[in-house]
Amino acid sequence: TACSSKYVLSHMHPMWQEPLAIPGGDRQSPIDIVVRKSLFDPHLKPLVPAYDPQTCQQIWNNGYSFLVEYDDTTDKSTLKGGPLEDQFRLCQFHFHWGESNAWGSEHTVDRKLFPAELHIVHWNTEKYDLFEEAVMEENGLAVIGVFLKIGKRHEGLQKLVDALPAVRHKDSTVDFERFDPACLLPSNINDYWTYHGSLTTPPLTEAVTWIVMKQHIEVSHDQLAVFRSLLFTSAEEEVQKGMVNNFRVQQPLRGRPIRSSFS
Ligand SMILES: Cc1cc(=S)c(O)co1
Ligand SMILES: [Zn+2]
Repeated sequence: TACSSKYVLSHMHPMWQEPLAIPGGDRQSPIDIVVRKSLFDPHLKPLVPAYDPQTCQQIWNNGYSFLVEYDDTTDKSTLKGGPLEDQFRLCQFHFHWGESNAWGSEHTVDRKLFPAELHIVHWNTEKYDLFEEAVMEENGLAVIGVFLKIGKRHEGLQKLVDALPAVRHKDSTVDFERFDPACLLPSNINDYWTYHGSLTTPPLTEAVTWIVMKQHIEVSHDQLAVFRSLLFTSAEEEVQKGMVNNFRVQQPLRGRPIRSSFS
């Protein structure tokens, strides 16, 4: 699918070297969300995710994370509302996680780290024709971030966990159907923080309206352990490297406002 276009994600490799300077560079992600500095915005609307599970296509290990990819050639799975002016189309979701439960998330809340973070990626189909275009433009992408905590087993996630051994190595894909990303959203999606930032992986373009959920979801220790059984390396490489700590270091806020949808 367009959103998994190899050019955007293909040159990523584990622990990629951070470029020295990013063009602009004052709207980078991830960041620490300082709650008392966020500003309640009463004009923020409820978020309206409308996903059709039939658009689910495959899982791809791209050597940095695993992406669950959706057919984004129609408007069957969309996101609108919240801070968004336009309608966005679902293209993929993926996670970032640590080697231990003590860290792994990209964003933090008052410096609190979570063991993992879900990113659901959408692109602006009112302004752009292709994901590749949107990823280079200021209001091109909308990413929902959801923190994961270790607790009870997440029944909806298990279908995905069971498919992961099939994509153990970099560049492997496996068909994956009828998965509704809405099952990974917390029960309350009306409470979120939103700010303008970037992709947290190359090309690190400052194209993202971030929507970070206040409420986390719970997954079991064993479910997260399967994430850690994936590999950064392809089957051909002699030295296999475990896919862990695939998060970016935090970036300066540079005076950006962080709005909250709740007071
Ligand atoms: C498009 C995209 C967004 C994020 S946040 C990521 O990690 C990879 O690709
Ligand atoms: Zn991400």
